Parts: sequence; C-alpha cells; structure tokens
Amino acid sequence: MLLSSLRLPTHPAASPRLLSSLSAHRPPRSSRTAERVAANAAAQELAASTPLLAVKISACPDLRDKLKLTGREKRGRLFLPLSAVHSPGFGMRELRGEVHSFFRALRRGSYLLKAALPEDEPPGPDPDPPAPSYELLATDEDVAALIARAISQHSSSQHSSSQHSSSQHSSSQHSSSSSAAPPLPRPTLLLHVEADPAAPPPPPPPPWLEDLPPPADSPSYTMLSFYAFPPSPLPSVPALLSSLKTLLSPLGVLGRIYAAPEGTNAQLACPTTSLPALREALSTLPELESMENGLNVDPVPVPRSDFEADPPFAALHLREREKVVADGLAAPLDWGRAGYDMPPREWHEALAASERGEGERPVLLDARNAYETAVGSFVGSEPLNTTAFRDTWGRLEERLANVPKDAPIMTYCTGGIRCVKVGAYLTQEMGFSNVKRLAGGIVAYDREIGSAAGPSAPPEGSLFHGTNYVFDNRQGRAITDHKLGDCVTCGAKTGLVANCNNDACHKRIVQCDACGGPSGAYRGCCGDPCRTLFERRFSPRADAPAAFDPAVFDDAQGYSESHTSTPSRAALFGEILDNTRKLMPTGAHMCSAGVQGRLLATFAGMARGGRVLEIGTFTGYATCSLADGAPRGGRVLSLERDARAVEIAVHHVNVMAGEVPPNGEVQKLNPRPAAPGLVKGDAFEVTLENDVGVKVVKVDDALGHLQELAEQGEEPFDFVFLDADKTRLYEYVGEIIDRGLLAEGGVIAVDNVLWKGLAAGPEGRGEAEGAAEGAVVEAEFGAGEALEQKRGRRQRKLARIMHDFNKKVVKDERLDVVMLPLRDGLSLIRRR
Ligand SMILES: C[S@@+](CC[C@H](N)C(=O)[O-])C[C@H]1O[C@@H](n2cnc3c(N)ncnc32)[C@H](O)[C@@H]1O
Repeated sequence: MLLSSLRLPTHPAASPRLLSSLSAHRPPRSSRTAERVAANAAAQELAASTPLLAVKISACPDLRDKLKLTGREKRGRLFLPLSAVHSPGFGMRELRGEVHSFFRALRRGSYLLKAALPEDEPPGPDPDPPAPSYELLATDEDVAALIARAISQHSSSQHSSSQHSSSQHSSSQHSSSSSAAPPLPRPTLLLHVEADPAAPPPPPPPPWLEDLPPPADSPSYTMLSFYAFPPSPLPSVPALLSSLKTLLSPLGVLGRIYAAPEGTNAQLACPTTSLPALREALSTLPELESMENGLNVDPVPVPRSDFEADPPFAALHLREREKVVADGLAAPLDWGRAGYDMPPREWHEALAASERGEGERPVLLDARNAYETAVGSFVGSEPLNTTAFRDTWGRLEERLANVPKDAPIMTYCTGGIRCVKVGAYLTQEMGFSNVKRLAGGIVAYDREIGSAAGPSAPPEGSLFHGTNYVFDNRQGRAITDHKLGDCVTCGAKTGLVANCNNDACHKRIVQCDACGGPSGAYRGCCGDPCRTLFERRFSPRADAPAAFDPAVFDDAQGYSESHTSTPSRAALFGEILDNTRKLMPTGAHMCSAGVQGRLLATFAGMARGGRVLEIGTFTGYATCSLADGAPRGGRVLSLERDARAVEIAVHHVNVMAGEVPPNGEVQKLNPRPAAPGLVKGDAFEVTLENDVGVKVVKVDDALGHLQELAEQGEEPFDFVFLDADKTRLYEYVGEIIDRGLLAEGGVIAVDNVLWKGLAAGPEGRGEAEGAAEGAVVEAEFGAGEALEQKRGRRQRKLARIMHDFNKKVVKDERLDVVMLPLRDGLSLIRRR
C-alpha cells in the first residue's frame, strides 16, 4: 500500500456512533468540532515528530485456527504512517487492505472488523483481564473517528504525564508510587478481526485445482511467455495483477508479469504438471482475451534438478508498469495494427524461397539488441544493432529511408512482443504497407521448425542459426550448433552471453566457456581490471593471484581494495557472495563486500560494550563481517524485512557458527528452513566460537521495530550500521537517538550517502532533467520481449532524498557527522 503517498488532511467528520461506542468519556456535541481541530493540530505535530500509528491487531480463536498464524501475525503489531491514516483518503477499504496485508490468509468478506482504544482496556494488574470492549467498524466515518480518538487519547496521555511529572517534581509529598498511567509513546488502537457468522461459505476451488498434482512434485519446469495488448486500455491494472496472483500462486508458477494500461507481458516458469491448469486459469481472465498466439511455450522443459541448481526465477513477481515494453515513444500507437503476424512455418517457407532466389527479396530485420544478435540470427537478416529498444525508431528511419513503401519487410524478435511495436511503427508512422512479423518470435519458430520440432522439421533445417538469447537466468537456448559470437576476452567463437561477474560492472558480454563462470580463466569478468577486483572482493580462493598488479588498476578504489587485509574467513565471505549472486542476483551489489566489510569489522571491534545493531541484513555479508570483528562476548542484532533474505542470511550465520557445512545447498532453505538456531517466531539466534551472539530478526518494518526494542528495554548499542529503507534514514537516526538506543560514545554508520555520486550533483539538488548519466540501468525480461528501464527518475529521486538526508544530519545540532567517500559513501554519525 502506498500509504506514504497520501496527504496530511483536514479531518473528516467523526461518526457519532463510533464516538459514543469507543469512549466512555465522550465529549459533548458542542465540543466535538473543537476536538477535531485539536486532533488535527495534534496529528500535524505528531506527523512531524512521531509519524506512526501503532495498531495492536488480533483475531478471534476461530480465525486464529483457520489462518495458521505466523509469529508476526501472532504478535499482532503493525505501524502505519500517521500522515496517511489520518487523511480523507483513508477509510474502511484502506483499513481492510492493511488488515489483509497483515493476515495474509484472511479471506475477503469473511470477517467483521472491530476496534477499541487502549483506554478501553481494563486498567490495573488484573491477572486475567476481560477483553476490551470492541465495537464494530462499518463506515469510513467510523475509521476516521477511531483514528481521531486515538490521536486525542495519545496527546492527552502525553499532557497528563507531563503534568504528573512536573507535579511530582514540585511536590515532595508526591511519592513515586503515584498511580498515573504511563504515557502512550504514540497514538495506538486495537483492532480485532472476528469471523462473520453471516458470511457466505467460501467458493468451491476452481475445477483446475481439483486434481492438480502437487507442483513441488513436478519433475520439470516449462518456460513460457505471453503478451496481450487489449483494444482499449485495461480498466484496472491492480485488479488484474491481484487476479493473476490468486490464480497462479497455487500452481507453483515463478517468474515476472508486468501489466500496464497498454497490456500484459509475462515470462514464467511453470511446473510442467501445472501447465494445463495454468492454461485454464488464464482463460478465465477477460483482460487476456487479446493474447496474441496464446502461450508461447518453450519446446524443451527444464528438469527440476537443473532448474533448482540455477533457478531462472526465484519467485513470482507481479508489477504495475507505465508500459509493458518501454519504447521511448512520445505517444502510443494502435498495437492492434502492426502488420501481418506470420506463422512460423509460413515465415520459414518465405525465407527459404528468398534464399533460393525466388520472388522479391524482403528486408529482413532483426529487431533485437546487438548482444542478442551476436550469438544467433536468421540467415540473411540485418541487425538493428540497438543497445536498448528505444533506439529502434532512429535505426528504422535510417535504414528504411530509401526503401519503397510497398517493399516487403519482415521483422523478428525473441517472442514477438517487440515486433508488435515495431510493426505498428512501420505501418502507422512510416507508411509501409507490406510488413510481416514472426508470430511468437524465435521461441515459436524453434518449437515448430527447429530441432524441437522433431519429424515435422523441414529437411533444410532451421534458418535461425546459433543461440536464442533469453532474459531469464538461462541467458540463451542453443537452436543450432553454430557459434556466432566472439568471446570478449579471448576472441573464441561462442554462443554464450553473460553479465560481467564484477557486480560493480555487470556489463552484458559475449564470453566463451573457458573464460566465463567463476572458475573460468577470466572468472566471468569482461577484462583484467574486473577480474582482479572480482578475485579480491568476490571470490577469495586459494588459487587467486596474491600479488597486486598495478597495471590493471586505474582507480583508487582498486588500489585500496588490494591493500586491505583479506578476512580470515575468506571462504565464508566468498560463499556469501556466490550465493547472493545466485539466489538474489538483482541485489548482489548491495553486499558490503571488500574494504567496507573490513571497515565494519573494525568498527565492531571498537564497540566499547560490543553491542552492534544492523538495520538491513540482506544475505548476511555485513552481519557476518560485524560478528567477525565484534569483541568476545559481543552481540550483533540484525533486522530484515525480506523473508527470503533472512533465510539466506541465517544459512550464512549458521555456516559461520559451524552449524551447517560450508557450500551447502542454500536453496534447500526454501520455502521454510529448519535451520539450526531458529528460535520462536521469526527470530534466529546463535553464539559463535568467539562468544559473539548473532541474532537475525525478520521484521515488518525496522523503524517500527526500533520502538518495540526500546519498549522492551533493549540496552543501547555501541555501533549501528544503518543500511535499509533509504527514504527514511533521518527518521531512523532520530528514532535511535531519541529512544536511547545509541550508547554514550556510540556511532551510527549510514551507507550509500553518495548514491552513486549523484547526491553531490544536480540530481541531488533536484536540478537534473534527463536520465541520470550512468545510472540508467537497463533490465529486460520476457522471452526476449520487454525492455524495461529502471528509470533515471528513480535514481534522481533517491539522489535527492539522500542529499536532503545529508543536509539534515549535518545541520542537526545534536549530531556530529563525518562523511567518508568510501564506495557509495558512508557517513559516521555520533551524538555531540
Ligand atoms: C542494502 S541491503 C543490506 C545489505 C547488508 N547490510 C550488507 O551490507 O550486506 C538493504 C536491506 O534492507 C532491507 N529493508 C529495506 N527496508 C526495510 C525495512 N523497512 N525494514 C527492514 N528491512 C528493510 C531490504 O530488504 C534489504 O535486504
């Protein structure tokens, strides 16, 4: 939920019904306007200082059994941004949305939502207190009134507590045993979810689920893709994504689906035994009626063991996008008018005839990017040699400037979706009348004509030679044995494409087997500088050259990397990085590897009381570095919200503790680890050989959890590594300091304060117009179709946020700041 995007409000009218039911101290009618005004003022003040609403949420015993509550759900604590909930846009629907994202298995329409305030809880140390008197929430007004009451209650509790303490100071007769209630640290409300006796019974499961074999038992996965461009914009993209999630999750499908008003684009891996069910499930969605060519299924399933060894996808991601294929066009075209979608066999016959010199030779255009063309293409085709899809239009204008408008033009791409846009451009923008595109792209051609076609393959064989590059972790399927690419490091012929193994580079490269991969001659890097950095930072191994070769470094960072000690547990850190690249590839750059890892270990070693807090565990690189450096008897607590990251980090801490062998099958942790040291709920704790305790906790939100830690009387920390949630860093620093979580002389280290150097430039000042240079990362997906740019806009926004944070901390008179231009920038913050 984008709660934080809602605006701080003028408050709507409070419901008299809720007011009367929620409070025994209901104010008289004449004072309610004054109360609302006061609640507004209090809300404004709170939003600036303590911007969260605490919600204690519980379920009735009946639902508790049915929902199989997780640790977090049993604890029942939720924090919501006050600026969002105390807003005219926040009502029953939004509150129910929050409840659903909290209790994930709760069925819509099956329950009643009730509420109370802490003041409704019976006071005193009654060992068996009766439940608070919950009242039904039914309307938006009920919700607004409840939140207004929670705010008023909080401000009056603060007020009476300050009066109480000042009267204690001024009057010696007042003993410390006075019975005033402790002030509420923030507005708080109690929500209760109760089974609705009048709710209709749950609908029967759809027919395709009735005899579905367990997806986890499928012997293989089938890769597939589909796309649909409806004739008019989708009425609701979130509704489509939600239906897709409900339909696909029980089938064990992994992959990516992007939806935008213009349509849908999916790249999936489906347990092969779930494939018929997937077809049925998708056929129920009217938004996919315009699906072109049906499901584009890869001809050869991937055996489960191969799939699990190097999973093309780790989860099912459904995302709303502005466009499903980022095209850079100012205005959309009519994607329904895009030339003739030519079936693969007809395409093959047309090309074969042209090869024989029969008829007019078509202009055969490869509409993919240069690195795709490099390893495979149709005989006689011309590459557009684009780096990104948005370059296509200029290249078409250039290439076809002098071509007659009725000349035959044939275009192809990996699975067909890019050619929908190319075909629309050629016909509508450039006026060509004889445009054909390969239906289902190279994937469909391979299925019907290539080696996978079996006996129905034509005798002359495939006219596509080489490898079909694809955008999941497989990075290609060889259609013929032709090796068309030139290895970037040794020049040998190859059909392989990969990303440079030095994550700081990550360039897409053509590279042969002998040079590629972590054990290849170049360790999968694009050249000597990256290989040397990779060996130092990412893969400490016995056979890596120990000597530093100045010739291969052209930067100070490389020099400092090579003059920093290798950690004594080099193999462990190498393993963490290898696993991270394999299991969470898009986040691999987030590990605090190399110099920064050693710096953290050094700081942990300097922590006077040995108490270290990390915010943002990810896969545990920094956690293990901190634990490595912490003094004997120290304690490292690390907080993370991503459950999968927690599992991987727990595995690594267990390797460090000697509880599990190194280089074990970390994938086996999925879906739920029975990891040694896993303690109740979502916390994991273990003590290492050096007597350092390490605890990793899965939290909903680390910022809210800091309050819980303070309330539970957690001792202050000597060193805090703040490496999460970059948009709220100042709030974290405030929370740590204000809640007494930083020990005397303690240090908070905040990572990424330079934000790729952009924080210091016009981007940081909010003055950059175009895409931030060097920060536009291209990510592509689909069976080669969608070209997705992580926009410079996001980078600029984060640069601005980071610059604002840097300005605020340095101006904050409570704080003393040193910014180190190390890696992505690290600020060390102390209390003055
Ligand atoms: C940069 S990574 C941490 C890297 C790690 N400290 C290291 O150096 O190896 C940031 C992590 O913070 C987590 N995160 C982001 N927002 C969070 C939040 N509000 N609460 C807890 N964790 C959060 C993300 O899931 C991600 O794993």
